[in-house]
Amino acid sequence: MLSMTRVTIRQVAVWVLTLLGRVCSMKRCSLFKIVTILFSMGLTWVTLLLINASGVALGIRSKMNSDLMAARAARDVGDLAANEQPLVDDYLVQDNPLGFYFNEKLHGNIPIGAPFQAAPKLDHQIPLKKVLVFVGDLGSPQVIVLGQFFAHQRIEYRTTLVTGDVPTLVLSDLNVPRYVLLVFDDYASYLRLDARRRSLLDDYCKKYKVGILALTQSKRSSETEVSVEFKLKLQHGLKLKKFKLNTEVDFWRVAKRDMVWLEDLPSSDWTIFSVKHSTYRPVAFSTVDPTWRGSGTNVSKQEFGCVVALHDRGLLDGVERVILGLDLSFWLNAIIAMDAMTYLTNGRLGLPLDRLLQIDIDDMFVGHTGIRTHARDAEEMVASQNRIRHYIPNFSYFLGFSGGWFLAGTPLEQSGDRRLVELAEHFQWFNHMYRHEQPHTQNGSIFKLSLDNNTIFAEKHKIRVVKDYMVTPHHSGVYPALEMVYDEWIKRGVVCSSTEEYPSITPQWGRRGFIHRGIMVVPRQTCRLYTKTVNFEDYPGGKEQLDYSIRGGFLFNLFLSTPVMIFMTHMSNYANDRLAMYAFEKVIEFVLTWTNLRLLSPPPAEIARRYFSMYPQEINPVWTNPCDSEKHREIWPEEKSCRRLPKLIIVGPQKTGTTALLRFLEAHPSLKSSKQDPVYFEEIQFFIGKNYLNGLEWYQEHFPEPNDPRTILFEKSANYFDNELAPKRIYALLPRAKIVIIVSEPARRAYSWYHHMRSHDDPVVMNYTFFEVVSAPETAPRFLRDARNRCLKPGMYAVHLARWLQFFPQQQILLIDGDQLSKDPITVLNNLQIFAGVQPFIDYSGKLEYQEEKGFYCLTETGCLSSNKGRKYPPMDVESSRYLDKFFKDHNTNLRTLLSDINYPYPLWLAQT
Ligand SMILES: Nc1ncnc2c1ncn2[C@@H]1O[C@H](COP(=O)(O)OS(=O)(=O)O)[C@@H](OP(=O)(O)O)[C@H]1O
Repeated sequence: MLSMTRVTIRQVAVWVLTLLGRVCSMKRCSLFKIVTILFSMGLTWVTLLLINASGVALGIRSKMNSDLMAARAARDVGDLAANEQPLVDDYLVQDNPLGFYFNEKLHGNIPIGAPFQAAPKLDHQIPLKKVLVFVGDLGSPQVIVLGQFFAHQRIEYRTTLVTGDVPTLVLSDLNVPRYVLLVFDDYASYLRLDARRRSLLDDYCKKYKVGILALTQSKRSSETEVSVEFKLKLQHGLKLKKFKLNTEVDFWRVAKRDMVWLEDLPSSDWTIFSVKHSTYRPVAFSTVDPTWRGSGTNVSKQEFGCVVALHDRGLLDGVERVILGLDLSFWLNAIIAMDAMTYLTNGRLGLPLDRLLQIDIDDMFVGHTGIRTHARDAEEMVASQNRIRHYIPNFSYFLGFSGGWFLAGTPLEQSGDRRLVELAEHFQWFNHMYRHEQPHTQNGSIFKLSLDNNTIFAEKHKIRVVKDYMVTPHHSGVYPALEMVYDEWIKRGVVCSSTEEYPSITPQWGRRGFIHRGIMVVPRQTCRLYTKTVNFEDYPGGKEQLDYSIRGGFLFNLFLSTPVMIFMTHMSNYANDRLAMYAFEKVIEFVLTWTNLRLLSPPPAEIARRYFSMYPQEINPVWTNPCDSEKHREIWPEEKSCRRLPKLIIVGPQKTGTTALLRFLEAHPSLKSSKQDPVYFEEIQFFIGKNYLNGLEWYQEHFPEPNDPRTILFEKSANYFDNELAPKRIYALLPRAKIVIIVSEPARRAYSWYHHMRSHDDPVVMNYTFFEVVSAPETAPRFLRDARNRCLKPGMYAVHLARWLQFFPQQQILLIDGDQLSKDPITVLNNLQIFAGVQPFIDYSGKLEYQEEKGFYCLTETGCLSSNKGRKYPPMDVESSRYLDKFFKDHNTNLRTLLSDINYPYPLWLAQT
């Protein structure tokens, strides 16, 4: 058993030591705490055995993307920080990549392609991206289309200006390529690259077997472009009809290779290619529209005589390229692009062919008299389902019912309700709320009663309800997550749900899933049919637009690019003109006619499990602020407000005077710190580790309700500073928070940490001298290297500060000189008040006085900090001091560079080193 688990006794011993050490280093180490830790480790150990033995962790460790691991390894200095997370947390704390989809930030409304905030220059802070997209203009609609295309498929990408510097392509230390594909939004811009940049890119492509996918844009002054070097002619600005694929091309996967599209093609901006070399082979053909009087009509009109997509096999220069004669707005091009991407990356993007489909019909029986289903509609739903089963054998509509509205409509609609219930066994049913109540307007017992009533209704009408899937009206309580909903769902055996609200409803392509307290929440899609969209004329643009959506437009593209689709529709969409039945039947037929995609309809829990095994990086939620979104505020309980959230966070690092700063700020009448936590004392440590998984309500409960508009809530958790996830998570929840960082001379900080650990009898530092800890080589035992890392890593200030600057604008970050905080706290506190806009301003000279005996400033009213802050210990030995001077030299230089770059004054100790 033990060998199966891959966890050795030695690892466990190290782990025990590490955990004890870590907790002691966090806060006071009490006997009670040690007992608690040993007990919880016992539990964790059992969990670990289970996880390892059964593969419950969705095979996540084994699936963990090797690129990501390599990137992580590369961005840490040697082994430093390699052991940041306890083993069992491995899969829980993986970086959530939402930021990548939202253009480096977590904000859904920043358009893709918009330049992200001036990023610091430190290479190892930039996460691995998979596709590098060269664009002419970051704000062009073309870039949006490309961005959506990648975002839907969870392909990490980075956009960069084709005219700018070529970004770093290879992770320096490990020789790991960052990108598996280069994309150009306009092939002409690639042809026009200067020799230096072109050879840089071509060399990269050749060395790492990376291909190029290029689109074309025809809105240019010259209609014909000739590349002598590539023996290639491009003719732009054409209108085409008909489209067919080259059956001889061997990379067709999504596309049906023998497809022939006989209709007109949209756009008059097509490009066609003429080639004079065997290195090329056509990918798709078309015919120039003879009626076209536009710019390029002097080309052959011959049936399928024009090449509209080209594969350059790289015989000339070793670089493989696929070039499309337009952008991705034409759905056939999008299919070709998908197949080309798989081909050009040797499948490294891992795009699946399966599409998992569930169609929910929310609000069965709910209100809306006049637009509800009649008996004939109910029968037609069964017929529609049967027609879909022809393509997807297990398919059923999923009906979310609110029994409290049964028979609420007109007599005809009442007969519809009765017929639905008679036909109940044909469908799948899931619990909504009895009277369609929104949980955020209820208390726990009413919420429970509503679910009970719905269950009683179902039993009475012999409706079999799936137990493991539930959705609430308006997604209330699912996201933003209300613990009351999760509490009740867990009790009832719900294991999955779906929402369109995470992290926000728009953009649709940005919706993601998360797991909260074991409940898997999968993103939902809308097919643009809502409660009031009941007749064709209600659809924006009418039936013509709906048909366009099905035949290659919005709806088709969703199927093309979204491997897991849970659609939201409503009862009224199946009555009246029965738009939903029409739309789904047609789109399914269209998809299966033109693609090799496989449509499947497994049960909801299976869909959810497959979703998270496909996207394990989404397992952990990234909590956002309900009050930052109008939609979320509507489904967030009034009394919870968002006032109980901090506006100021002291993020550390440890041993720089964070406690002194906390205590001094608490002496201000307008500044209220978080409440004491029984485990973490004055630190909540929410944004790192497991506390984060307790959810937003848990965090809010740690703050007092502010009673004065001038009150500023704040918290300090000194371990945030050097944690990789903290800046992103804090930014997601508190994008306007003021961040306070204290930097003191890093060797002094390290020495203070060592003595702090000794005072807590940490078993590692008790057995090793300071020098032995800081200079532990890579060959040293793991526990010693861990101690070394925890001692030194927070002092690599530039690395961490750069990460904070990736998220927070500089004006929101205050850097305090730790030495100044010790020697002249009054000035520091006065400055901090101005920085945080504290009202009223209080001159701290009346609140603090220097205590000779302590050797530090203390509060006049309550006295000095406890004896474990400002300890007396012998001066650092010369050997360690020399060693650390050398060790931190480059880090301090990096800090100087970073601070100069952002025009920030150096702390005195830095200026003097
Ligand atoms: N006014 C005042 N009183 C006491 N101590 C002061 C004060 N100002 C700064 N310091 C320095 O704070 C160091 C402890 O840092 P932290 O509070 O950040 O430590 S911890 O991370 O919370 O454990 C502590 O480190 P040691 O001297 O090693 O104990 C002090 O140097």
